[in-house]
Amino acid sequence: MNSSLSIKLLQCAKTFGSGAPALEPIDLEIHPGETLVLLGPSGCGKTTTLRLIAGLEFPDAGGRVLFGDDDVTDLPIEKRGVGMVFQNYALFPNMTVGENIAYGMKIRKLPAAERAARIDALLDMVHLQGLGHRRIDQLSGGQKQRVALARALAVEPRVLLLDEPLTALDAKLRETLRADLNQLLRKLGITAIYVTHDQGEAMALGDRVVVMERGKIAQIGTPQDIYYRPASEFVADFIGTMNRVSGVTRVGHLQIPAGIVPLANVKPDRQATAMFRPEDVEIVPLDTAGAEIFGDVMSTFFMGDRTRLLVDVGTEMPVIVETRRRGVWHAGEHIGLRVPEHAVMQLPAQHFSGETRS
Ligand SMILES: Nc1ncnc2c1ncn2[C@@H]1O[C@H](COP(=O)(O)OP(=O)(O)OP(=O)(O)O)[C@@H](O)[C@H]1O
Repeated sequence: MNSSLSIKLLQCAKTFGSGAPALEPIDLEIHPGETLVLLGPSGCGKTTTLRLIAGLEFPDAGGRVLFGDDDVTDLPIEKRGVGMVFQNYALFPNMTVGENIAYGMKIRKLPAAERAARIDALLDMVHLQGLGHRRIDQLSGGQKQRVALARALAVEPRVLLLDEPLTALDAKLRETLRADLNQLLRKLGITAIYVTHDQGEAMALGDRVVVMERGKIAQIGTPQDIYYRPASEFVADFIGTMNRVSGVTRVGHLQIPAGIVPLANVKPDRQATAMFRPEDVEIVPLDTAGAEIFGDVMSTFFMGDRTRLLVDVGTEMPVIVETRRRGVWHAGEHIGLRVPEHAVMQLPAQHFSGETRS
């Protein structure tokens, strides 16, 4: 595989027709060999960003796209050396698996022997050994996506672009393919950009994740950064489930109607909101000193590997608790909770609407 490439978008905006810009001017650097995931709700500009990198769209005047030191802003897709994988496979249905994979190599006039050798290696790589002669319509969805991946890699692209490649597959298959893809991307060390609206996929595959919101970058960071240190309410809400409880600050904690939540470095006697993840809330016996919040179970959902509880703690919204303990809890039961200090977040004040005042 080619040595890895860095990609830069400099002040890249995109406006379609006379409407509002689909993408505000963004700066984005993708490091050589990393998998960067573009994540966000429908219409936030993920695909547009990917298409700007591919050369399927061109930025508004002033925007520039760099591949390494090369300015590729005006180059069309076929001159950029990119491989693409789409949600709907985009395979040639009347050709065999092998012919599909060979297509780009044929256009590049690679000798037949080399093509055949490379097809075999690629089929191995995507775990489709021996299926080179199958017709596309004789394949499952997962197998089709493996062919699409092999076809994209066949021409040894400098960068791999993937647009929701797993979205059309059922949950189980998606997980298998996600694991294989993860392994493959690490092994190849190719620079890859991956678009998805699925946060689980983003977390699992991305070295870094870009969360997008209405044509802008809301946050860039490692999956851990995004999950544990969301930069805004939007990011906190989009990734996973977040509890919010409001109350009055005391030294070292937040006083809420049914107890306290640890909150370091706050000035006392102010209204504030603390946030924490459901899986960080501990259920503790009522009769020990450990309980810091007291609440009434409103409902429980057994989810197999964990149980989710909605607990009324006297705040506007119930607290959501997720536990892997094997207990059984009942609606109406009075329970004790505790949130460890390290799990409690406060958003940076400038991003925070409403609750925090100084
Ligand atoms: N060719 C086009 N002409 C006009 N508007 C477009 C075009 N392509 C995208 N848009 C608009 O630009 C905005 C961003 O679209 P984009 O496809 O990048 O979003 P997305 O985040 O990939 O969404 P999705 O997950 O639904 O694919 C949307 O409002 C969309 O309607």
